[in-house]
Amino acid sequence: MTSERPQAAPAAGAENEAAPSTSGCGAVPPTVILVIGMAGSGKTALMQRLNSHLHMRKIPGYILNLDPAVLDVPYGANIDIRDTVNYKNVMKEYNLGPNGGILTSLNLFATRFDQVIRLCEKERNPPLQFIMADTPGQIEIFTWSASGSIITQAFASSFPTMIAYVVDTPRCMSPQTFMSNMLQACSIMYKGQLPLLLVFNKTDVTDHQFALDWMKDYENFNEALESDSTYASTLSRSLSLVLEEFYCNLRTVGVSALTGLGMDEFLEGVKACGQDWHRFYKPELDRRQKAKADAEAQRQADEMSKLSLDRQAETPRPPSASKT
Ligand SMILES: Nc1nc2c(ncn2[C@@H]2O[C@H](COP(=O)(O)OP(=O)(O)OP(=O)(O)O)[C@@H](O)[C@H]2O)c(=O)[nH]1
Repeated sequence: MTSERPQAAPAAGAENEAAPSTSGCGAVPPTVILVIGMAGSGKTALMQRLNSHLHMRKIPGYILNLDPAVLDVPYGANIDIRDTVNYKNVMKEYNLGPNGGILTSLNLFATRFDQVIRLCEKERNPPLQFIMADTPGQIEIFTWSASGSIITQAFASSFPTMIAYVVDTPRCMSPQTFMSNMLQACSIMYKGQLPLLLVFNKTDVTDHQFALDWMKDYENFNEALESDSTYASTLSRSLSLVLEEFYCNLRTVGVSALTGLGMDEFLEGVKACGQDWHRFYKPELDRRQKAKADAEAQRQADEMSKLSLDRQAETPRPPSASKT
């Protein structure tokens, strides 16, 4: 049984007290933020910062930890996968390594995700505005697994849902690392079929303007690659052209999970992605669900007509007039 913890309280050092969370009625559904990013990009730190930022602004939020292997969750998660599945026991029981353990734990949790959705849908006063989910650092375990898809689709069919793809900005100063991150973000957006906000984190160390310039102007990125004549660099140049279309429709924001810089802009970006979900993604989702329901209705009708033909074939015919 998936259990709920009390309303998340900000971790030590957070700015203000918690917003109340008693039962009530909410008309506007909360926006789900799936926080995804490479290991060490600052997902957990961002969740912690968001938690304290929402408490400071008295904005009701709800937090999920979907990383079964994390040792310490510095924010107060309302739902924690570790309360349902013990990752170390899963490793022992199924004789798995660390990644297999995380994947199997997530699979086990996904089978009960309807309970999580019901807890998120519970009416509260004031109503929730945001639901935030922290995902495993091994990015592909969430983005390319069946359980990751089940969880994403469960959210996306119940709430406006978006992906916050967290990037380690200082590490992206290397054009090759930048390109790897952009490809990852692009593939996640197309796989998830959801609006994506590119979150340049750690801007207290490095301002993300250089990355915006690279995205805006191909020549700029080309210049950064000039000193590199390897095959990977030639490939990065070509990919940069291919990604132009992706860049121009992409929402971006620069933040620092450490200092809290850019948090209001982050929430603005999340809201804009929520509107994109209503405008572009929800109609497509409805279309896919209708196509699935129509296909199922057609399958049942075909089965019924096959059954009735079989019955007709089996029904004994009245004896025909006796032959002479
Ligand atoms: N300077 C600076 N450091 C940060 C910021 N955000 C995170 N860090 C540091 O980056 C490191 C990784 O942060 P985490 O939040 O653990 O990153 P993560 O993506 O959750 O890592 P995994 O759980 O391994 O996937 C930690 O040492 C953080 O203190 C930031 O905005 N500025």
